[in-house]
Amino acid sequence: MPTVPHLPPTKLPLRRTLQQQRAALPPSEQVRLSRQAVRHLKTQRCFRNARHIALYLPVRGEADPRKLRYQALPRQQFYLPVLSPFRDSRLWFVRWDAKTRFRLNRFRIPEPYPVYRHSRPARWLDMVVTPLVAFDANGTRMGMGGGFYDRTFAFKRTQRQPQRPRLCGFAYHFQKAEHLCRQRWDIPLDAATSDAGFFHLGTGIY
Ligand SMILES: Nc1nc2c(c(=O)[nH]1)N(C=O)[C@@H](CNc1ccc(C(=O)N[C@@H](CCC(=O)O)C(=O)O)cc1)CN2
Ligand SMILES: Nc1ncnc2c1ncn2[C@@H]1O[C@H](COP(=O)(O)OP(=O)(O)OP(=O)(O)O)[C@@H](O)[C@H]1O
Repeated sequence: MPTVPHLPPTKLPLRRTLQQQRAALPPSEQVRLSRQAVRHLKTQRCFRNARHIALYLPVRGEADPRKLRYQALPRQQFYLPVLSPFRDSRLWFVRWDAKTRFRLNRFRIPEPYPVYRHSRPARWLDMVVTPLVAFDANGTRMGMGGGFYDRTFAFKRTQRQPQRPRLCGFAYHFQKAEHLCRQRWDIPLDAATSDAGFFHLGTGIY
């Protein structure tokens, strides 16, 4: 499928178009393309070296990173985002293992019960595999429009290299845009994985 050729004048049409395109993918294509993206990411050194890794549970046709957990290395631990109960549009990250119990959040996305002793501060994760609607080669990320990932990882702005956690977008390759306008609150991705491969973005050192 072709990449997005031009950025429309505002973010909204591009967000809606790509969300619709994503949701319209036949389930067999979602599975096939997601499996390819998983294959590209799991062989990367930055992924194999990561111990504490956040994934997400896909909704409405999002690329599916769940197989990364089922094919994990023995020392790797996985986490899922949970909307902060303080309604401050930030994410908490809660351990995801065989015992995790789920509930639906206000966006109807399943999330683990926020058990405090199973949660890990965002800055102590090694890698965060992020959902996205569009991304570009500079690492600019467009999400669902809640600003959750940008607020949660705003601390990365003041870090020196090497940065932790690595933010790695996970998507279908048709979600790669030519150029997205970066807004002042946007926290760039360090990398992205799609069915077409793994891409180092920005200036991250791997
Ligand atoms: N699978 C998944 N989990 C995720 C995210 C995500 O993008 N995908 N998030 C990424 O941040 C967070 C949740 N953020 C979200 C923000 C907006 C909408 C959403 O559906 N927005 C509606 C309109 C919102 C409304 O109902 O008022 C829309 O886009 O139509 C969903 C999730 C945490 N978990
Ligand atoms: N660090 C921040 N502090 C305050 N407001 C922020 C911050 N980051 C983002 N926002 C606000 O969040 C809103 C949504 O931002 P944006 O459209 O970039 O979200 P998104 O990255 O697409 O969403 P998500 O991360 O939830 O998938 C913007 O109106 C922005 O003002």
